[in-house]
Amino acid sequence: MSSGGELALRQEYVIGDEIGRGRFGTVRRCYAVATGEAFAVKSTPKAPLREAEAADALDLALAEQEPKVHLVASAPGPGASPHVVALHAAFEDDAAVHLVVDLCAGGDLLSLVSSRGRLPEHEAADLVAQLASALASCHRRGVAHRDVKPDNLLFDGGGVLKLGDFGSAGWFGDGRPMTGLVGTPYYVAPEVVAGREYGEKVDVWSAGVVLYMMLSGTLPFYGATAAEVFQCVLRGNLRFPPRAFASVSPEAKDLMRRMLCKDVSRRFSADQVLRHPWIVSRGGAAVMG
Ligand SMILES: Nc1ncnc2c1ncn2[C@@H]1O[C@H](COP(=O)(O)OP(=O)(O)OP(=O)(O)O)[C@@H](O)[C@H]1O
Repeated sequence: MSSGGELALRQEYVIGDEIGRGRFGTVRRCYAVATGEAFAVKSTPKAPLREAEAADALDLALAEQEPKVHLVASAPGPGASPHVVALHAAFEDDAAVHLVVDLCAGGDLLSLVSSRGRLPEHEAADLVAQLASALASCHRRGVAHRDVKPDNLLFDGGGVLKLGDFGSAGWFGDGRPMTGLVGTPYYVAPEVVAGREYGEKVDVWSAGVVLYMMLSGTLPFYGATAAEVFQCVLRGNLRFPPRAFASVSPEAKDLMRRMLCKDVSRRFSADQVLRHPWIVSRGGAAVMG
């Protein structure tokens, strides 16, 4: 990572329009001075994180480790996935962290499902295959994303899905479990809510919620407040109401049951998701020609 923050960033990149804003930072379009190639730069100022209450000490720690985790998750080489947003450069000083990443000009999955209501099975299966490829690659490298949700699933200009935002990611491996309530209520796995130690399969649970949401336009674990959502997640009672699921195939439901399985030892890994018949046949698309 380069030191020198914004100044060093501006020596190598021309900064363009703001694309969006997150909880802590802004995302802007940028162009490499050397090649003219377009990227996105996510800038997170550290001051608000430092000034915040002790509860946000975790946020500062996560923001500071984001570049390293993201670099490992997206590095080229054996087992790399084209479905992880690549980190091209990082600049950091006392004031801020700037991450130069793949530009995803095609919007995010949340906007796609919001505008279409629900997706046909072949499309949902294709998107879950891309997401599982990203997760399998991260998990092989000892990185759990911990905040898989439709807002963090972006599309590049060619419609390829990319997993972005490693701002909540954590290391696991060597028998080292993770702890801490990290993630987003509707998508978070029950073992995280329960306050137990957990592993990388929390991402598969969240991907299962994403799949349920793509096929039905509804959420499997819902409540009016975060506390109610957590209760619902802890019960982990998975239902497929006929109104939303009448036309969804048994194979798709089978995969959701295996991803949204409370028993972590029986829950599928990302690699197992990739081998499930519904994914292999891309929701039956291959069978139907
Ligand atoms: N690589 C990218 N290319 C294009 N747009 C992006 C890229 N990364 C993020 N965005 C957009 O910028 C906005 C902010 O993203 P960002 O990841 O900072 O925050 P967030 O996920 O909304 O919230 P959080 O603060 O919880 O991480 C979102 O609208 C997102 O779609």
